[in-house]
Amino acid sequence: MATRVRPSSKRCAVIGGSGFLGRHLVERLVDRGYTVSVFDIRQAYELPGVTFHLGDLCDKQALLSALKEVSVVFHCASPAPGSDDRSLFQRVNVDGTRTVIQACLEAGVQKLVLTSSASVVFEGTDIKNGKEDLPYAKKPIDYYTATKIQQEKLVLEACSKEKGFLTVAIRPHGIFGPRDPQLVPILVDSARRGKMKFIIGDGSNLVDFTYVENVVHGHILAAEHLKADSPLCAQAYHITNDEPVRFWDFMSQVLVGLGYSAPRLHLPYALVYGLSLLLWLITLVLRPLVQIKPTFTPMRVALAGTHHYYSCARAKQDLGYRPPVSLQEAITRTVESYPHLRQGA
Ligand SMILES: NC(=O)C1=CN([C@@H]2O[C@H](COP(=O)(O)OP(=O)(O)OC[C@H]3O[C@@H](n4cnc5c(N)ncnc54)[C@H](O)[C@@H]3O)[C@@H](O)[C@H]2O)C=CC1
Ligand SMILES: CC(C)=CCC[C@@H](C)[C@H]1CC[C@H]2C3=C(CC[C@]12C)[C@@]1(C)CCC(=O)C[C@@H]1CC3
Repeated sequence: MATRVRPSSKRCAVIGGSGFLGRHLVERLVDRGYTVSVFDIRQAYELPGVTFHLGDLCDKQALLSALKEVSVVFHCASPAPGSDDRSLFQRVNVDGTRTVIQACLEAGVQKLVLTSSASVVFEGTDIKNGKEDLPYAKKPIDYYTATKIQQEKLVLEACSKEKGFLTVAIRPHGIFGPRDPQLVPILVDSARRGKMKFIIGDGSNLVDFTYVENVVHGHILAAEHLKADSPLCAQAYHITNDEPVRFWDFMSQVLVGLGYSAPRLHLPYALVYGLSLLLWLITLVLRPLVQIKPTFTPMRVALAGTHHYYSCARAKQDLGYRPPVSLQEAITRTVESYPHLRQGA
C-alpha cells in the first residue's frame, strides 16, 4: 500500500519569493532551517538550498508541482501597486488567490500565510492607531487596494479546521529596507527631478514605515503560532515598527542621509489632492492615445498628507511580536544599502 509522505513542518513555499519582501523572507527562512521552494514568474537570484519554480500563480498545475510535500505556504505575490492595471490586479490578486487556495487544498498544505496590507481599511482619510476590527474600505482608494481586500477575505474565509487547512493574514504598512524597488528609488527619482521641495500639508501627519526584517519576523511568527487551537485562525494582524513617525520627517531623513536636501516649503493638502485628481482624470481620458504615469497620484498624495498608523497590539498579544529592528537603526541600514542612489553617485 502506498504511504502518503507527511509534509515536514519545516518545508515551505514562498509565492512571490523573487520580490522585495519575498526574498528577505526566503533568506530568513533558510537561516531558520526551513527547506524553501520559491514560486514566481521570474527568478531574481540564486540561494543554496532554495528551489525555484517559475510559473504564474493563476496556473494551478504549475502551483501543484511546487507545493508537493509543502506544509506552509507564504503568499506574498502581487502586481506592483503602481502598475494601475485593473484587469491584472483582478486576475492575480483575486482569481489567482482563489487558485492558490485550491492548489493548497489539493496538495495537502496545512497553513497559508497571506501578505495582505494595512491599506485594506484606508480610504484616504486619517487613521490613528487603527486596529484590525476597522471595517474594510467601502471606497478603496485604488484597484490595488480593492483587490487586496477581496484577496484577504478569500484567504480568511478559506480557513477550515475540519479540512486541516489554517489561514492567517499579515497586514504590513510602508515596508522599506535594502533592495526595495519602490520607496527609496521613487523618493530619489523625485528629488533628482526637483520635485522634493514641497511638504504636502502642515507636515505633522504620522505614518507607519516598517522595516522589512520586522515584517518577515511577523510572517514567521504567524506561521509558527498558527495552530487549530490558536486565536490566529482566520485573523488579520497588523505588523508595524510600532513607532509612528511624521511622514515628512521620515522622507527628509532618508533624503538627507543620501545627500539630498529635505523639503521645506508647504503646499495645502486640499489643493495638491485636487490637482492630483484632475491629473488622474486627464490621464484616464488620454489613455487611448498616450500612456502617462504621473508621480502625483491621488493615492500617493493621500499617503503623503494624512495620518495612517496602526496598532500592532493584537500581534504582540497573540504572536509575541516585538519589532526586532528600531526605526533609527532601520533607516541607517537602508540608507547605507543604496550607495548608487547617493547625490552625485
Ligand atoms: N511594499 C510595501 O510597502 C507593501 C507590500 N505589501 C504586500 O506585500 C507583498 C509583497 O510586496 P513587495 O515585495 O513589495 O512586491 P514585489 O513586487 O517586490 O514582489 C512581488 C513578487 O510577486 C511576483 N508576482 C507577481 N505576479 C505574479 C504571478 N502572477 N505569479 C507569480 N508571481 C507573481 C513578482 O514577480 C514579484 O517577485 C504584496 O502582496 C504586497 O501587496 C503590503 C503592504 C505594503
Ligand atoms: C507609509 C506608506 C504606505 C508608504 C508607501 C510608500 C509609497 C507610497 C511612498 C514612497 C515614496 C513616496 C513619495 C510620494 C508619495 C508616497 C510614496 C510614493 C510623493 C510622490 C508625494 C508627493 C511628493 O511631494 C513627492 C513624493 C515622492 C515620494
